[in-house]
Amino acid sequence: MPKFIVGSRRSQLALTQSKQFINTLKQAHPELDIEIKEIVTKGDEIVNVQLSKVGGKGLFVKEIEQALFNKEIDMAIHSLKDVPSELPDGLQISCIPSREDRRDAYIANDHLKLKDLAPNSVVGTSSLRRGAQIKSIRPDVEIQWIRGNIDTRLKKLKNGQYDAIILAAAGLHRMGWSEDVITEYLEPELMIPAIGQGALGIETRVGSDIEHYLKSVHDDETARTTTAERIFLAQMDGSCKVPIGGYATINEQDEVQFTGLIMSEDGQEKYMHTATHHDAKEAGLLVAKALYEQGAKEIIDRLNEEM
Ligand SMILES: NCc1[nH]cc(CCC(=O)O)c1CC(=O)O
Repeated sequence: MPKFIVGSRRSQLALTQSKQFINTLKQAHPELDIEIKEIVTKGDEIVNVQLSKVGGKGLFVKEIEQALFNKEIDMAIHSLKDVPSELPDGLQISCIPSREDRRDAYIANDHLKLKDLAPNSVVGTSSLRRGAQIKSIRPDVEIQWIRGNIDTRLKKLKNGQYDAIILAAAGLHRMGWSEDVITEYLEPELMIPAIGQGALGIETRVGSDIEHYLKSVHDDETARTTTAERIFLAQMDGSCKVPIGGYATINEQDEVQFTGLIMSEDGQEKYMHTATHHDAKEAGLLVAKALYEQGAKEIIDRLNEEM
């Protein structure tokens, strides 16, 4: 029996999505023997500081990539949005399975809609992207950072530390939370999701035997849309200090339609552009170019200097 070891972060969400992915892979290849090895990353250890202030790329992946290099594991299952746009030599994303819901989910006490929140209400998020977009929709509410796993965040909401929080719908769905916990799904017209949100990325050593088995669970549409999103991220920044989002879909002509967004932290300045191209990379590059021409680089430089 071919045997492979999978590396996963130890968080509930990471382990749950790793197990779900392995089940899918085993449906296609029942002959596989797969074991999970839990790996603690720097991002898991730092729980009391705002991640955007820690800086550095790949806080949730570095230790896992080291385990790939050391051959302690054969593949790593990541949330694609935690994976830096550029990978170290010798490693690659060899499979992108089909994407879960990529929208952000807004959850409020008493199910108060975003437009109905009282002024000065406290919205919890540790994402600069979510914070900036909320401030541009509701400049009168306060953003406070929040950390912890999904259950912890929901508990902090329930006990009144926050009036509302925002989480990735994908995480809630994967963890089996019912729809009724969500007050509103924030459509991309209102809130551009994170690059790669809702998608997984399976990272392997280049040339690994596992690649052959991963082909059956690869999803071309998700691969194309996340390619546009990640090229855009690579062009613009990727430092985690800039509110950045991106949203690609495949249109009826089988082209990639991509919208990229850069904002100032206070939500006052906004650079957004949409481009369409049959080649996913081109779609991402076109938007990056347009945002540079609009002047988005100024925000990026300013935010990177500040910290
Ligand atoms: N930043 C942490 C992270 N990485 C992936 C997800 C959710 C699942 C996904 O986007 O695939 C989350 C939690 C969240 O943003 O609420």
